[in-house]
Amino acid sequence: MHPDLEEILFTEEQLMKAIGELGAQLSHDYKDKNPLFICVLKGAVMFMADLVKRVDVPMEMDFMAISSYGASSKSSGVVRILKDLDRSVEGRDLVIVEDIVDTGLTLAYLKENLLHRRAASVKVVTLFDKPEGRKVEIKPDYCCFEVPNAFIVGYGLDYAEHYRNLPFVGVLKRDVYVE
Ligand SMILES: O=P(O)(O)OC[C@H]1O[C@H](OP(=O)(O)OP(=O)(O)O)[C@H](O)[C@@H]1O
Ligand SMILES: Nc1nc2[nH]cnc2c(=O)[nH]1
Repeated sequence: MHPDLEEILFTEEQLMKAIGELGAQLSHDYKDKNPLFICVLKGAVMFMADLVKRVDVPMEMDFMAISSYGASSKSSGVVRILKDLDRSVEGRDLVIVEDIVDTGLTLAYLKENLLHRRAASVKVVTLFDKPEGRKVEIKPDYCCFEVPNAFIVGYGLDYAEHYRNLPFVGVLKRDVYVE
């Protein structure tokens, strides 16, 4: 285990099992729809890569990078698009792929933004949901794991850009970060 971690919450095996089940569910739900999977960089990059390999219906991928202002571990809700999608989403069935929903502010902004572009449908897939952190009422359509109100890192999730490369997910020790 990494010395900066309090505990490991999910091993690589647990993550892969849940992602496999989600891939099967999405393959069923999006049969004949040619969905566009939108990865929200950077945190969701590992999840996106493993998930799409387990989706066995025709689909496409695109990527968005957004940042909420503020350098701390808390989302501010003021969102800025750093990299936009390559193509129009008008009439498309969209699947937003997120690593974590906490306050819900990022997702609320993103959903609204994509619906404005006249997508046919917008659903949200998240690896982790932290319902206790919610500031706006928003519920992911698909979620692998609910997590407690602690700061987690690994498998794409960072603190100050570190720990994204860990193949498992754990709780960061309180003395390692500032809120
Ligand atoms: O529900 P919220 O409180 O808005 O938080 C969730 C967002 O925070 C994280 O992104 P972050 O801004 O840390 O960027 P990153 O994905 O590049 O790490 C995460 O990837 C979500 O997009
Ligand atoms: N890395 C990381 N980013 C987050 N963004 C919102 N909550 C979290 C969390 O627990 N960990």
